[in-house]
Amino acid sequence: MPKYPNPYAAVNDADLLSEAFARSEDGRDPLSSLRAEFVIPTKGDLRNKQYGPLGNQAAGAHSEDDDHEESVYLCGNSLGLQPRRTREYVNRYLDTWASKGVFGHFKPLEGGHPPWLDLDDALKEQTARIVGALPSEVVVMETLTANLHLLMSSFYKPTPDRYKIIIEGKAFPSDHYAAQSQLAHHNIPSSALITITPPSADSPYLTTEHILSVISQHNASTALVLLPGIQFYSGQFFDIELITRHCHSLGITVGWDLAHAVGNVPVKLHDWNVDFAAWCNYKYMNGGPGVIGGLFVHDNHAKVEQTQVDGDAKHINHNQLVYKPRLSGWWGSDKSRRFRMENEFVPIPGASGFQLSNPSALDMTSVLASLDVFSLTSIEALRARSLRLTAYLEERLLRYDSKPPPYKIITPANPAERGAQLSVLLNPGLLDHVLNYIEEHGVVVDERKPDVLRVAPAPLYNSFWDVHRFVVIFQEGCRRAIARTGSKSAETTNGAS
Ligand SMILES: Cc1ncc(COP(=O)(O)O)c(C=O)c1O
Ligand SMILES: Nc1ccccc1C(=O)C[C@H](N)C(=O)O
Repeated sequence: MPKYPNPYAAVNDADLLSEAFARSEDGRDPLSSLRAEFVIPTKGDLRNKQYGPLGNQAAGAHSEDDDHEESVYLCGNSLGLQPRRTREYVNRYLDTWASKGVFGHFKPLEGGHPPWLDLDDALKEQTARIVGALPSEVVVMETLTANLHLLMSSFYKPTPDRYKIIIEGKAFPSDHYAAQSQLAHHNIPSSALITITPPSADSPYLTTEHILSVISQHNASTALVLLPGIQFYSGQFFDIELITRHCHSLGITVGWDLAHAVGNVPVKLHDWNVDFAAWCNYKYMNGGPGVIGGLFVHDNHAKVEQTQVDGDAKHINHNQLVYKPRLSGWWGSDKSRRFRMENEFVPIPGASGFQLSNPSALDMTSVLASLDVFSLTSIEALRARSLRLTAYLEERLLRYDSKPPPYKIITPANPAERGAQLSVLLNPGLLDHVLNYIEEHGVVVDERKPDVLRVAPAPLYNSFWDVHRFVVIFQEGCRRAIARTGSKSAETTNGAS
């Protein structure tokens, strides 16, 4: 009996491997209709000779029908696809700018969209639902790495006793650089950056026990733990609640990078008492490349301010508020006084007070479009679909026509420890051949050299049919790659999964 039974394990090969099976799974899931909310590039779009990313293919190499077929886009963990309504919303924004100019900041817009000045408030409720927060605890602002720095400027307060930052050894480089440069910014030696590395060199998996033990080991000297909700390379979903609780029990502040978690898995940042978190809106959130990101600050950190305000409302000097110190800008200051030019910073209570600049209304509009798609369902319903889609992908990958397969899945087998993404480690020497083949056949996934493909069926727009087509093309790519490289080792090295 496998430790984590896959719901598709009992289905026989004849059914499971058929296109009809995938189509029927799509047919019985009401959320399948959300795919129509997105623009799915066709294979022909991707092969376009002049501009297509796969434009090196010989002319006429594929039939017209094949060119017109939707591509197999399983790369929402890097860049989510475009919601159809984004173009409509952005066009409306352009029209407003063209016809109203500066009045667009203040006047309600056609289609019920708020004036640009209020777009930040308009995005709070939907964002809060997605990350399990109160609206006051979230704000859409800046970009991920910039937000991590802004948050660390408030939450990383090294003292002679507590000064270390703990991250994971394979942290996304930007997070590593951010933590490293925070140390340098405070004149603290780089040896104070503690990295949690997997106990075994063969696997990127970090057990929760191991994470907790490294934190405990450094507890007296650690000021901050900064971890990803979902690890970008392995796809591992960490136990945010337990790790946060552990850090707090040791007096350590903890922040989470939710780049790969937001819009992918349900999180409960408020209930789990997370101190702070930041994310981008361009992966599973589908806001567009490099679009404005978001952050969370727990309301616990605003309580001090409330007490002071309530305590002596008449004699408040807002500059003196015992409030999280932060690097400030005018957009974080009280809206009603923003245009008085008084040079008195009065932080908006909660996360909004961390804003710096006038945010791009174009970006906010794009995020609004994507949030409106999320509002057609719930993150819990999406998760239920995602669990099925990823389980189906896993079961299909495990069924290869010879045993063992020339690849293994390095993402945890436990569904509770992963989101949509499965990372597939190919036997040495196969990756380039396989990638060439699958790209030629209209598959978009992400490669991490030297040997990993990351495959992410996004529950909002990917279908069982996508997964079916991916596996058929991928496994054929593997067979051809093995035939071409003729490498015996390629057939056996990684096959022990
Ligand atoms: C985990 C993680 N952190 C940080 C980044 C960098 O984000 P940005 O370039 O938006 O700052 C990314 C993605 O690019 C990421 O996946
Ligand atoms: N922003 C990008 C721009 C170009 C190429 C990739 C990205 C990514 O976001 C990579 C992502 N963080 C990842 O884990 O794949």
